[in-house]
Amino acid sequence: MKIAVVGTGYVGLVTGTCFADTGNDVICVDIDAKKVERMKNGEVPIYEPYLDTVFERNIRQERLSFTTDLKAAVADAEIIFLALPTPPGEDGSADLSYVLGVAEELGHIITDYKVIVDKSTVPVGTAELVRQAVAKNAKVDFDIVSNPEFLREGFAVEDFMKPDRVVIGTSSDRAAKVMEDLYKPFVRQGNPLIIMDEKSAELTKYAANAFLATKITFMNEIANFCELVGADVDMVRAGMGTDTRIGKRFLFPGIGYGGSCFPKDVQALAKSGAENGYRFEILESVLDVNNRQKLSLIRKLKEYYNDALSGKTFALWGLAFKPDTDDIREAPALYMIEELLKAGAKVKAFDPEAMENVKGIFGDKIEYCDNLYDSTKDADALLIATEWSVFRNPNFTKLAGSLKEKVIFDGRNLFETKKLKDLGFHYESIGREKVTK
Ligand SMILES: NC(=O)c1ccc[n+]([C@@H]2O[C@H](COP(=O)([O-])OP(=O)(O)OC[C@H]3O[C@@H](n4cnc5c(N)ncnc54)[C@H](O)[C@@H]3O)[C@@H](O)[C@H]2O)c1
Ligand SMILES: O=c1ccn([C@@H]2O[C@H](COP(=O)(O)OP(=O)(O)O[C@H]3O[C@H](CO)[C@@H](O)[C@H](O)[C@H]3O)[C@@H](O)[C@H]2O)c(=O)[nH]1
Repeated sequence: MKIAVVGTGYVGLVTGTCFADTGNDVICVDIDAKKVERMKNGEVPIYEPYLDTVFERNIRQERLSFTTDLKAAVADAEIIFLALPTPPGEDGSADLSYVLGVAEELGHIITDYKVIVDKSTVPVGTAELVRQAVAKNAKVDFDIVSNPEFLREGFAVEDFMKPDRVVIGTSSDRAAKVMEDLYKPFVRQGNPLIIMDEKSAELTKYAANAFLATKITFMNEIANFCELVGADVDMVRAGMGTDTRIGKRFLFPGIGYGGSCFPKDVQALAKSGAENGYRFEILESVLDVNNRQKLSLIRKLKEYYNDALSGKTFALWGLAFKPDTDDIREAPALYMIEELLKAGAKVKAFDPEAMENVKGIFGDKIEYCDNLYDSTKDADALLIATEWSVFRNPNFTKLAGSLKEKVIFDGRNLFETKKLKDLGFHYESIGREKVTK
């Protein structure tokens, strides 16, 4: 099949590359000329495990190409994917200007039947708005499909290649057949391709993300309560997660969920509810609790130092919102840095992939270190914000030797409390015993 993908971010680039890898001819379009130039030169512009191998293979075999020219890209395409940003507007609702802007352009330039697929996360009713935007100028037939994407950053290629399910929202049998053919190689392991109406497909995406964000937030509250009553959240998690109705995944407490999806999608669903006369009280609480949780480690730090953070230096391990990505959108670490700087502290940061992106925000207000122990050298304490594998088994002797004092505040529960007690550290984590020296 011939496919055009508009928008080559985390979703568009992975979508285009993976469709090329199942034999389709894919052309990816982006308005960012520099990014397109880099991709034409064989460079993957984001960090996503395994993407480079699949990307390189499909460029070499001439199934994957890049352009800034939307008209040329869609000319031969049977299917056009929209993988455009839907960032939060000022009031928290999803900003549809990118999606509707391109839809309007498509109306002007399509010259034969196209299946136009919305892969961006959009509120209920957007498929109809996209249909109207294309129809304004289109002189040919087209169908609109809502095909929300469920990939996680850090596992994007794996999630795309082996999805738990594929959701297709369309009222057109013709478009449904095209989408079924396209996705056949991806659902061959028996995972379902579920066809439904456009609105249900759009809401499925928000419902899934809001549910997962709620699950995490619930565990963060249980963790906070564990700290008050002396229970251990890791034990509670293990005890709960073995109930198959609850499940083991997404029960890890921490310093709040971040990323480009959960924060904006929970907000957008709450807003969409309000616009339709429904108050999502549960989501309002999730938003409040998560905002507080992002600074839980800083509150512990302030308590330990009696609010006197001014003039202190803190090492910070992890800047990305989660491991295995360079994405820092809504990363808890950014909120922590802001608080530390506000309190007059210095920050020495290390992250395996995300430091360049953070430089774009904080510039030289913080120090960027080449490795784990450069960041802890002469720091008063270590803070951990992301669970990169490389942080899990550090050389504790080296760590103790480089820090001014053996103090760790861990937002991701990376270490066993008993081990840190035996090593003589002051160690605070989330929902577990506070280890004091
Ligand atoms: N990031 C994820 O893990 C993820 C997962 C599932 C769904 N989603 C959803 O997918 C959508 C895209 O997210 P993303 O993270 O890939 O975004 P992104 O910001 O990484 O990428 C968007 C791309 O679109 C390009 N673009 C903007 N306007 C354009 C235009 N007019 N023409 C062509 N290209 C244009 C940008 O230059 C950028 O390269 C969002 O709705 C998001 O909520 C994201
Ligand atoms: O048990 C957990 C699991 C996750 N998180 C946090 O939750 C956030 C999101 O993590 P994750 O879901 O792994 O990453 P994303 O790449 O943001 O993926 C989510 O958002 C995407 C965009 O919509 C969806 O496609 C995915 O299905 C959905 O998992 C991160 O800050 C994690 O640290 C926790 O705190 N505890």
